[in-house]
Amino acid sequence: MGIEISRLRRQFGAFVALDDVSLKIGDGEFVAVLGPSGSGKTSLLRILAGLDQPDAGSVFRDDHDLLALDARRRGVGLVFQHYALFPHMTVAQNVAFGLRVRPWRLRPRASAIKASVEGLLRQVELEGFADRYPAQLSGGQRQRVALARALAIEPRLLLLDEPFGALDAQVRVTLRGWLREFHRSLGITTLFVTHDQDEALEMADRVVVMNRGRIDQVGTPEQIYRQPATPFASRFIARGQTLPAQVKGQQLHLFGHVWHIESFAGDDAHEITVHVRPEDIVLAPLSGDALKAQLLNLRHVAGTVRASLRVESLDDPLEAEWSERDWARHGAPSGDAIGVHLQALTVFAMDREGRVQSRATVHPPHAGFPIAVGPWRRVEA
Ligand SMILES: Nc1ncnc2c1ncn2[C@@H]1O[C@H](COP(=O)(O)OP(=O)(O)OP(=O)(O)O)[C@@H](O)[C@H]1O
Repeated sequence: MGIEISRLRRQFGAFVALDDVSLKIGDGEFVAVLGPSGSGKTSLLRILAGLDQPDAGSVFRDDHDLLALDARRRGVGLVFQHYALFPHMTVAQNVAFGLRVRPWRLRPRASAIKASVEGLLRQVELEGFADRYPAQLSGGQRQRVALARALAIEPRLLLLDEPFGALDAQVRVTLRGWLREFHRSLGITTLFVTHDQDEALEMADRVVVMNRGRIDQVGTPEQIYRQPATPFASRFIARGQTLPAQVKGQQLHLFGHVWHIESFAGDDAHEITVHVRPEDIVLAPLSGDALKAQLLNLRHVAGTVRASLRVESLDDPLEAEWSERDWARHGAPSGDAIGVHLQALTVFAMDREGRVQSRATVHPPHAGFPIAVGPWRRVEA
């Protein structure tokens, strides 16, 4: 049971905003839809909310056709980044709105509406704010009122479109934890749209990665981070960076060395892409087996050290990330040459249409780079 989205397509003129999108959402699940601007996230939400209709495809909830229902009868609560509160209404009036506009037969009594609003304001921790107007609230408080307003109709599905998008970084982080706890206690099926990787990975049970109207990958935050299914997912989620590698048969050519890769189906590939993540570029003594890099730009950010590295034969610098502890142990002043090892690489083989045919995450058999030519241990495919 839950929501089953099948083969949704939405086109605006010649532009395809949603292309064959299929997704199952379990009851009570918290799913984040993550993708860059224009990837189709809002288009998907609008269709689920009943604000738009797809050109093709279906959405079923517990075997009922959701698309056949009028927006007001879908039991959907909406919170948008710019879904402003009614400025001329108090907080209590805003929260009560969804109940007050119900047809009279379905409308609760005034006393029940009052009790419900009080309960909701308690839940979103805004007791005592009932008589204020939106202009008298902070951005974070306004979004909590918007959430209370969405919850007032007791939705079966909560759709949140960048709800914290307009808030400053610190408030965002606080509200993330708060919303997660809130979801845990209420268990409402929730779809949360964001273009912020941290937000999606930190909050969601599962993450849907969208790219140009298509779903590239669906998985737990850990799965998507560890095993990105496409070069896009790797770049967007795991900050994967392209290395100038080539694969011929079972041999991978990288930085002037030739490596053997086992069981990688890249023979017929139109294109091979090899990625490395910043944290897989580890510091090493500047000796024979390390890759030599020039330190261009060093930043200390919240307990981590980030650096741009100039590596011979690469046009763009590589971004690396270490802990302060590792940096203190191995560090060198900016401008110096340092040694690094590449601990893990993800190799993608693509066909002519850009579809991934084969993927492997490979680790050199020991930390050293480059190592003696030999088989790399393939840990997953
Ligand atoms: N009514 C419309 N008419 C024409 N094009 C549209 C319409 N609505 C959306 N689009 C286009 O469809 C694409 C997807 O838009 P959508 O709003 O779903 O993206 P998004 O992933 O939510 O982006 P953002 O993070 O910027 O909100 C965009 O290129 C957008 O310009």
